[in-house]
Parts: sequence; structure tokens; C-alpha cells
Amino acid sequence: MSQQPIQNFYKDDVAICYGCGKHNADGLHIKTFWDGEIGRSTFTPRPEHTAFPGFVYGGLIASLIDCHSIGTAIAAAYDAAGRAPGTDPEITCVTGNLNVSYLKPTPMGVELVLEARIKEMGERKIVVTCSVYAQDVETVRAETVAVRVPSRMFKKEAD
Ligand SMILES: CCCCCCCC(=O)SCCNC(=O)CCNC(=O)[C@H](O)C(C)(C)COP(=O)(O)OP(=O)(O)OC[C@H]1O[C@@H](n2cnc3c(N)ncnc32)[C@H](O)[C@@H]1OP(=O)(O)O
Repeated sequence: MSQQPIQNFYKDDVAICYGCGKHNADGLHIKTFWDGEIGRSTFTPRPEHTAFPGFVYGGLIASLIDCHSIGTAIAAAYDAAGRAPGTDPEITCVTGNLNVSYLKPTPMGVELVLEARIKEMGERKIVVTCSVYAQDVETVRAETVAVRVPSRMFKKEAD
């Protein structure tokens, strides 16, 4: 298991994502730990993340899956290239598609555990599956298409 989350290696100028950017003070600060096979993340929803009494808002869960799956894709892509995370040239991805199945209501008040795996590693397209567990019960399952893009895509035109 990597000691540092992949998000720690994102360049400062792009690390402002609402889901996972370390420089977004109001963000969720999702962290992905890749062990070479599985990307793991944990998150405990806060009261404002409620959908209906006692249960987590699905959009929040989709956000967790989104950034965690993209982080898993990026970490796995460095791994597949035999490179240390964060080394140049930078590997970056965006979400092309996010398909979420809510299997059961997800309870508030417990830590959620996310496990993501690589289903397909292409040159540009990386397909990631992700399950969300609450107290060992799988409540959500998703498949994400991460698409590798040049890091200049993240720069503002004025820069
Ligand atoms: C580093 C910090 C990152 C934090 C990111 C957090 C996650 C996010 O919120 S990202 C923001 C939301 N996503 C976006 O804004 C992306 C907007 N879309 C785009 O920019 C483009 O449509 C993009 C990059 C997805 C695809 O670009 P494009 O040049 O058209 O790709 P293209 O060359 O056609 O396809 C490349 C591969 O991806 C696949 N693909 C592209 N788009 C999709 C899609 N929407 N669904 C499924 N597969 C797709 C293609 O089939 C192709 O696969 P293969 O290589 O096997 O043939």
C-alpha cells in the first residue's frame, strides 16, 4: 500500500478539485491509496451530506466514486508505465463517463470504504470499477471511464 495518496502528487496548479484537491479549502479532500491492485479510500459523511434522515446523499457518493476512481486510474497508469507517481511527464485523467448503481440506502454515521479496481487499461481510456461499503455491506457499485488528457487541459487560457 502506498504511504501517500495519489492526490498528494497532483501538481499544485491543478490540485483545486472540489472532490480531491488539497488546495480546495471547501472541498471533500478525497484520498486514494493504491496498493498495485486496489485503490482504497475512506470518507465519513457529515450531517450536511444527508439525503433523507439517516441516509447519505447519492450525489455525494457519486463525487467520492468519481475522484477516487480517477485517482485510482492515475495511480495505476503510473504503475503500468513503471514510473513513480508524480514524475514527469505528468499523467492526468478526466471523467468521461460515470455510471452509478445504488444497491441499498447508505447509512449516515459510519465510515464509508471505497475499493476501486482497474477493469481495462488502454492508452487513453481506463475503465475503473468501484464499490462503496458501509460496515462491510456493499451499498453502491459504479463503473467509471477515465480518459487520459494532456495536463495543459487544466490550464486556464489566460495563463
Ligand atoms: C488531476 C486532477 C483531476 C481531478 C478530476 C476529477 C474528475 C472530474 O471531475 S473531471 C471533470 C468532468 N469531466 C470533464 O469535464 C471531461 C469533459 N470531456 C472531455 O474533455 C472529453 O470529451 C474527453 C477528454 C472525456 C474525451 O476526449 P476526446 O478527445 O473526445 O477522446 P477520444 O479521443 O474520442 O476518446 C479517447 C478514448 O476514451 C473513450 N471515451 C471518450 N469519451 C468517453 C465517454 N464520454 N464515455 C466513454 N468513453 C469515452 C473513447 O472511446 C476512446 O477510447 P479508446 O481509446 O479505447 O478508443
